[in-house]
Order: sequence, then structure tokens, then C-alpha cells
Amino acid sequence: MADQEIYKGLAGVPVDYTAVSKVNPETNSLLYRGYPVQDLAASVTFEEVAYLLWHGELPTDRELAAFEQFERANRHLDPVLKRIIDELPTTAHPMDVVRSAVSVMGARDDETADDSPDAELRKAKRLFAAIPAVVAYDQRRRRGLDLVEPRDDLGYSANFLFMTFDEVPELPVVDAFDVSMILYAEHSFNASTFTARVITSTLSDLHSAVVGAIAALKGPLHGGANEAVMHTFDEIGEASNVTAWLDEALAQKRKIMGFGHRVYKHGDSRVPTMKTALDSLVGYYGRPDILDLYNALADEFTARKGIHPNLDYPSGPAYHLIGFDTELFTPLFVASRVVGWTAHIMEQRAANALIRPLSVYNGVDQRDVPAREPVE
Ligand SMILES: CC(=O)SCCNC(=O)CCNC(=O)[C@H](O)C(C)(C)COP(=O)(O)OP(=O)(O)OC[C@H]1O[C@@H](n2cnc3c(N)ncnc32)[C@H](O)[C@@H]1OP(=O)(O)O
Ligand SMILES: O=C([O-])CC(=O)C(=O)O
Repeated sequence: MADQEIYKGLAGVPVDYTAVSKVNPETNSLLYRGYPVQDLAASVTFEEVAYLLWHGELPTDRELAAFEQFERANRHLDPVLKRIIDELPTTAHPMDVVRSAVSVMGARDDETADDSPDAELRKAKRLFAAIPAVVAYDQRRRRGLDLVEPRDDLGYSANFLFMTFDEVPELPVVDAFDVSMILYAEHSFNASTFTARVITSTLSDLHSAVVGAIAALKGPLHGGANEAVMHTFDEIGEASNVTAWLDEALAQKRKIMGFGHRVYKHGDSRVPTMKTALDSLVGYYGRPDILDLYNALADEFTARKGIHPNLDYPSGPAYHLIGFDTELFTPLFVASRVVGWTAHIMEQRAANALIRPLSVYNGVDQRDVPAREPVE
């Protein structure tokens, strides 16, 4: 029945309940377990947000101390994993490296087959702790530099930057990076989270679901857009070129990366908070040219098309200013979103139903297989 209604891209279709986060396009707001994300970004660390997303409540001082201890104890790059990463060509995209790394972590985790809630939580926390070392080392090896061991006296974000750049970062940089991690951590049934839930729904394991989620995040219509934003900035060069560049891009019907959203149609709730973090980085690094280009493109594209920036738009230039190579931007998104993915994996497992929608067949009608001449 080709005239049966279908919901292409599942647009507008609610497929399950979630208590992890609430995306509200009417009020342009995002709640993590009931808390407005911009309030969390202003007052707590990424570690506390991760705890909140997994456990449903912010940690007490004692709970936070125990979690921080666990995280710091699991930060090291497993030497076996390092050897495997070293075998991967630097022509491989860093998303392929982090996806392969999580797959190896799954194969080497003693609890992979244990899907009890406690084991799932421990695996989620181990991934949270270990992914930064993979991303940081991948950037370093691409630059011909050695591994930097983690430091136990630094928080998650400061240590992440330390392992990448081999120097203790200044507070404004740590703060902006931490805010980006908080904002990227969770966003309801986006494509990568939904992928993780589909995989979990078959009763597959947590690492497999995260590997699938990374694969879904890689695409430029989703997480890959933060990298693509920087390529756009490089192409445009400077603010004065925006109009001419946009004329041509729109004439070619190109998608402008970092703009538009499936759910938010009047602006992404996270952009103002990330834009403030970008402003602070622009001031810290003395790069008003980046802000001029950012504003020129955002103002002109939104005025012409009524399409607003999404979180990837301010995050791209922010990561560039901090010093990350452009191809590493989406792996940074992975490091953060692994929290949301694993919270959803646990939620899916706790009230599972196999995810298996229907399709409406529109191929050729039933026909007979042609008779074959017998082979001599
Ligand atoms: C963290 C995140 O993952 S946020 C998303 C990151 N992705 C991007 O930034 C990639 C660029 N943006 C896009 O491709 C889209 O806005 C999406 C995929 C994010 C959402 O798209 P959808 O909800 O499926 O809407 P769709 O792609 O159908 O867009 C509706 C219309 O707006 C246009 N449009 C939407 N976004 C853009 C854009 N960034 N540039 C140019 N046109 C756009 C589409 O071409 C379409 O126009 P049409 O009706 O004339 O064909
Ligand atoms: O919600 C979405 O579709 C995409 C997004 O913004 C995210 O995953 O952060």
C-alpha cells in the first residue's frame, strides 16, 4: 500500500518516554533531569553533570569525591589500546580512531557481558574516564608527539587539556571547555542516542551501543557539523567575504553547517551559553577576527533564511581557539555525549521493547524468478 502514511526521518514521532532530558522548542529550553542546562553550566562541573545524568540527582560532596576518585583511577590509556591506536594510519579520521578504541575497550572490559545496573554504570564511568586519553593521544600522535600521562590533581577538563597540550591550561580555557562538555552531554532522542537505544533494544551490550552511536554522530548532519563549521570558516577567511561566499553557497543549494535543527526551529537553547564561552575565549586569545566572522555569517544567514545557529556553530571556533585540530572536534563531542548515550542505554534496558518500525513497500510487485537454461 504505497499510499499509506509514513513518517520520513521519524520527524515529529514520539517513540518512547525519557526522564533523562527535556528538549522544549516552544520555550527554547533544555532540562537535564529537571535542571536548566544553562544553570548547570554556570554553577557545577562536567563531572557533577555526568553524575546527575546517570543517577538522576546531583551528587553530594561524598558521592562526588568517590566518583572523582573512580574517574581519576581510570584515566590512563591502556597500553594495549595505545599499541592498537599506533597501528591506525593518521589518514584515518579521528572519529574512526575513537570508534575503534571504544570497540577495543568493549572487547577488553571484564564486565562487557554483565548488563546488571551496577555493571552498566561502572562501564559508563570507565568509558567517561578513558575516552579523553584516546582523543588527546590521537591529536598528539598526528603531530608526531608522545603520550602525556594524566594528572591526578586536575579535574576532568583541566586534565583533558593537559593530556592534549602538555601544559596546565589557564582557568578561562578550562571553564569554556567544561561548559562545552556540559552542553554537549545530552539531548534526548537525537540520531546517535536513538542509535544507541536501537542497539540496546536487541539486548546487545553497552560498548556495542556506544560504538554505533559514535558512527551515527560522525555524520555532518549531526556531530560532524562542528568540524564542518571550521572548514566553512577556513573557506570564508574573513568577515568581509561572508556575503559573496553565502551568495554562492546558497546558489549551489549547499547546507550551511552549524545552522538548523530538527527540533528547535527558533534557535538552539544551548547557543547563548556556548556563545558566552566563545566570547571569553576570543578575549583570552585576542582573536576578535573569529568573532567578526562568527557574527557576520550568523547574522546574514539567519536574516536571509530564518535558520538559526545550533550548538556546533559556537563550539567549532571555540575548540579551534583552544588549539584542537579541526578533525578532533567531533571526538570531543563523543567524550561528552558518552554520558547521555549511556544514561539512555540504561534507561532503555530498564524498560525495554525491541525497536523495530514498519516500512511501506514500494518496490516491484511479486514476480516469478526467470527459469534458467540448464548449464551444459
Ligand atoms: C548537535 C547537532 O547535531 S545539531 C545539528 C548539526 N547539523 C548541522 O548543523 C548540519 C546543517 N543542518 C541541517 O542539515 C539541518 O538543519 C538538520 C539536518 C540539522 C535538520 O534538518 P531537518 O529537520 O531534517 O530539516 P531539513 O533538512 O528538511 O530542512 C528544512 C529546510 O531548511 C533548509 N535548511 C535546514 N538547515 C539548513 C542549513 N543548515 N543550510 C541551508 N539550508 C538548511 C533545508 O534545505 C530545507 O529547505 P527546503 O524545505 O527548501 O528543502
Ligand atoms: O537533538 C538533535 O537532533 C541534535 C542535537 O542537537 C544534539 O544531539 O545535541
